[in-house]
Amino acid sequence: MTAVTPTAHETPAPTADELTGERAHLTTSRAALQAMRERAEQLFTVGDQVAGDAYTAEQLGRQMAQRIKELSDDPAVPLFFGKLTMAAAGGEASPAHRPDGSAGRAAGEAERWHIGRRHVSDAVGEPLVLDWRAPMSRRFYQASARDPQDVAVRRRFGWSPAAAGGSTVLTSFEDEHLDHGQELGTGSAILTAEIERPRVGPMRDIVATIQPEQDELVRADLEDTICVQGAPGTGKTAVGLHRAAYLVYLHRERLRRSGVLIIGPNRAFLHYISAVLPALGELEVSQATVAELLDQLPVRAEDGVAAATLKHDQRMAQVLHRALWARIGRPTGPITVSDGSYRWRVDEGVLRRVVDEVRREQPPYALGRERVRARVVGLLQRQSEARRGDSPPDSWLRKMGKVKAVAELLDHCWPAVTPQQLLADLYTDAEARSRAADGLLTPEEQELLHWAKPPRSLRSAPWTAADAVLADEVAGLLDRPAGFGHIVIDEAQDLSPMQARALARRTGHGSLTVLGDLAQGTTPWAARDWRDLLGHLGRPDGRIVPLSTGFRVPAAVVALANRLLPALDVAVPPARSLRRDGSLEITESADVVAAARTALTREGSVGVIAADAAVPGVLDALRAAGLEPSDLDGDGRLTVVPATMVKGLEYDHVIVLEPAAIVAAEPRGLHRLYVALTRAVTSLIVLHTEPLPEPLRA
Ligand SMILES: Nc1ncnc2c1ncn2[C@@H]1O[C@H](COP(=O)(O)OP(=O)(O)OP(=O)(O)O)[C@@H](O)[C@H]1O
Repeated sequence: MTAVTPTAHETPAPTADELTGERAHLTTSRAALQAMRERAEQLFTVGDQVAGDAYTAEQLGRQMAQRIKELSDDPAVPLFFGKLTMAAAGGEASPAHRPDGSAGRAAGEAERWHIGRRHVSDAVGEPLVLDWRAPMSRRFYQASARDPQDVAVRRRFGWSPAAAGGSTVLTSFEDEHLDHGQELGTGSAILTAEIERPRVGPMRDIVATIQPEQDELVRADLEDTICVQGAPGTGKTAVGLHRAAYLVYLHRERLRRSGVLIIGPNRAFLHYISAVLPALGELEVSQATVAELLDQLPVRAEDGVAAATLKHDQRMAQVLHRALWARIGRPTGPITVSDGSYRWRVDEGVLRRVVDEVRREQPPYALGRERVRARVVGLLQRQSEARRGDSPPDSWLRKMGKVKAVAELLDHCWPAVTPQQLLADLYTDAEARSRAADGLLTPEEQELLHWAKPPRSLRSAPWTAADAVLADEVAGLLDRPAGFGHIVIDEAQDLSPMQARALARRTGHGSLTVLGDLAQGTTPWAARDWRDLLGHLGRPDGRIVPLSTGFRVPAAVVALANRLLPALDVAVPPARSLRRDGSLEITESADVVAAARTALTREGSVGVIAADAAVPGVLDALRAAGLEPSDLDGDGRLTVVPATMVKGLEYDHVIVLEPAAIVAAEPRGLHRLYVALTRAVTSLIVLHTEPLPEPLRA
């Protein structure tokens, strides 16, 4: 049993009694949480019996089941991690508290608040643990000696890691007497221990140790779009996930309706972060890659770099817009319609005015078609009313909307089209292409879009990933997609303008959290300027905020990676690490087996990062040596990761194989190497037999 005490000031030392009191509070809180869960379960049973119709019963059932899940107590996760003792009204805070540690207090006694991952209250509704997102909890993260915000003492709790299936034990605490000018900041032993804790398994939440500059971003208003530029390991992903949890807590009903979406670079990354929000009690946030979101067509081919780069270029938005609206034709004569009793006629000039008018209104294309239909039927309706003296029934209106003459008029003037059809026409019909691209794309660029062989069907066409982005743009011109209340975009520097537009379309009136690092941009269209990307995302005025303190990569490793920065051609400040520990080794050797063996003798995860083409060989070598590397979705201790998949991930011990091969594999290979070198939490071993890339030679 240890109680960690800051030494800088004369402050009362924590006593064993205090630790006992805190443990008692833990026991009380656990029991209260259990009671809350039992109450929810009872309501669930009762709700089942009283819900009126099947729909209400299902809705209610879903919400109750969700609530019960939210109230589950994982003994491996500390129920609280901090405590605020407020300055007593009109006097000093008293370090003593009731033996049961409860928040209730006698007159003149200071208020005390335990802060945890979720709210826990006793049978009469008195809070025993405050949710970290509650307004009061903000002070836990923001109070400082300079601005104590009425906090006398901030206490952080230390917990022993839980053994498999066991529970974590409250072992220590660390106090900062803000009222005595004492503040530990990043010198906190508990913070340091948390940051240095080995990383086996998926990403963890950071609620216990969110730093003030991160907290500002986590608690930004729902209306605020923020763009976080941060070096590797500065906590961008963590900030994004915690902001999602915070916003859902504060605007639950609103965001339940519109939804919150997290966008990540690939499935392996989404798997890696998938446990964070559930650990924070949030189970209803969707996670997807951009490709998963844009699923208008079956991808079955790959573009060359030049074609892909062109298709991701923002000019394509105009090309597609033109191609679509060029399909609109002018009426070439009157229409005559019979309803069985009478014949009605609408003149060409009137039809032209209808089409021109709708066109000027610029509705989504599909809506425009329906608008023309409705207005033509309206003209017929007025004639019918004039002749019959009363309104025709709805069935008559529906029938008139579908009669041959009206359908033919629409097919000529405002033809229906699918995204696939529009793209296929653009790719096969040189004339249509040049009409749409004239003045926007050079003849050579237009040729890049050409399909040498017309496909037999739209389904079997050689669609590429970039075509899926373009098809989504067309779908967005046809109809507006439903918007999310908030979207968190991780690794946003890699988005193309066209992908950004696809996300902007799904933002509706909602806001964005844009996270990234220009130095880690590896796509041919990677952003070089956040303001430009924010423009494509439809939020040109989004606030750009830097994060500068690194929590992952040890200082020696950061120093190595920073040597690449001047060659990366982006204006970002060099990373600064909080971590003085850790090691870096650069060895002329190709013996990955020996390096992996040594790394496995240490605590934590081991990641071997190699150029994609080298991965099968590395896997074979490790398996032949009796080691058991797992694939990216596995949670084993040793993982072999292709360099193109490692973005956003981290391992305690990283072995980077042959940097020159990683650089040579792609046009932005140096950026990729920068990503690979910044994945290590504790140690980085660089193995090479070829000369190191120029900036690393020293
Ligand atoms: N305040 C914090 N307390 C403890 N750990 C933290 C804190 N902030 C970040 N970390 C840890 O640092 C590591 C890096 O965080 P994260 O992955 O969010 O960084 P990132 O900026 O997204 O990195 P990258 O650019 O490499 O993707 C994670 O293990 C995260 O849990």
